[in-house]
Amino acid sequence: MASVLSLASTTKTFRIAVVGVGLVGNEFIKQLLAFPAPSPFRLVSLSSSKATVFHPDGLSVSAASWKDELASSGRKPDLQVLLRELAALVKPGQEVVLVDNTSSNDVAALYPQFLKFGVNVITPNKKAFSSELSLYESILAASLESGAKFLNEATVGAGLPIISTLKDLVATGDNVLKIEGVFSGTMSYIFNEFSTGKEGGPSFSSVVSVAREKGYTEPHPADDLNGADVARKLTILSRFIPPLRTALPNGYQSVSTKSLVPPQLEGIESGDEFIKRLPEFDAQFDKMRADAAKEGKVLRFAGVVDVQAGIIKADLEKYPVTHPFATALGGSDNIIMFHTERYGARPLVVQGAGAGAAVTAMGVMSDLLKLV
Ligand SMILES: NC(=O)C1=CN([C@@H]2O[C@H](COP(=O)(O)OP(=O)(O)OC[C@H]3O[C@@H](n4cnc5c(N)ncnc54)[C@H](OP(=O)(O)O)[C@@H]3O)[C@@H](O)[C@H]2O)C=CC1
Ligand SMILES: N[C@@H](CC=O)C(=O)O
Ligand code: NA
Repeated sequence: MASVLSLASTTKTFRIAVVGVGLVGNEFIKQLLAFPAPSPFRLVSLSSSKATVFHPDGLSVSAASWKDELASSGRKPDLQVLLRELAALVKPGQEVVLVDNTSSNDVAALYPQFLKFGVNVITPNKKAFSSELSLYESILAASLESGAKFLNEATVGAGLPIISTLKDLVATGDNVLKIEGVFSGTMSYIFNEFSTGKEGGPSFSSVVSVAREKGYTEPHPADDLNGADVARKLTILSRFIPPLRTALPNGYQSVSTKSLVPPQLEGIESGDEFIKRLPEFDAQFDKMRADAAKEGKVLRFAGVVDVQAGIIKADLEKYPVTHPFATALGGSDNIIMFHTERYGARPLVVQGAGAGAAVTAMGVMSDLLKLV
């Protein structure tokens, strides 16, 4: 394996702190610990929302033992303490990396601090890059000041090469005209199952429940159904496109977004309660499906960043049953089309699973390898 051979020749070590050990975090740790020897990686810290462990030289844990080690630690997580511990490890020949596998705003708000102290940040967490422009600008400035990097491939399309493709297009001088596609694994799964061009089919609430069981949804499924997850992804992409870098001062909240959350369910804090109440609204989704089917169409939740028209929006649309969004997608597939000057009439297309623990952790792990 070429990549492993070239890593074997690196003289640097990479000290890694993982914050968030849920679905993606758990899978990331598995992939990290399975990395072939001689591994340049040392896992120095693990944190859940309840406990943390840290050892500057690397934890003595295996794939089978890390959960017990964390559970029995007795030490409460503290992000400021972690910041100081990691900053102290930054030295020549030794890179330090924070891997944030949470969806926490609190962790995201500290990226500028970590970066300022030379700690690289790798994450699938969309919050920091899709909220207020001021936070994003602080991240850019801190990274520039210290040279520490932030890599966020898994924030859009999970492991699919969406951000790296966009960065390469922009860096090589292509003009991005429009990006459009299905950006949500959850929404893709829901509508691939729910709306097939026929009037009947499974209930909306039942397919949402399955999407959650499969690990596609955000910790709270309303964050997918209200369109915010797609709006966040469109914000992240827009900020990599020079003419749109500052176009969304309030981040995802500045994106025109269609919410599928029934008003009566807005503000329900528990994801379980939300899922329990969703069947009350199945009839209205049945009607939307039947209306589309009568026109020979399917429902798909799509996103668009139209650079020329200045339109950034996330909406539920109807597509003919012959459209690629109807015929080419299955499971949690994302499909993202880059229309650029160089690609002319035939867009550059990336397609594949856009959610799920294994493919998301792969996106995080591949960012780590890019850093190496
Ligand atoms: N699942 C997917 O397909 C994809 C997920 N992502 C992103 O990956 C991230 C993780 O998603 P996922 O693993 O599915 O979510 P989970 O809810 O399974 O895991 C998130 C974990 O973060 C922990 N956590 C929250 N706040 C803190 C904190 N301050 N310190 C330490 N741990 C904390 C939570 O702990 P506790 O449960 O104790 O609160 C939870 O275990 C999210 O940002 C999501 O948007 C991106 C692409 C795809
Ligand atoms: N909930 C998200 C997970 C990946 O970002 C999705 O469904 O796409
Ligand atoms: Na990606």
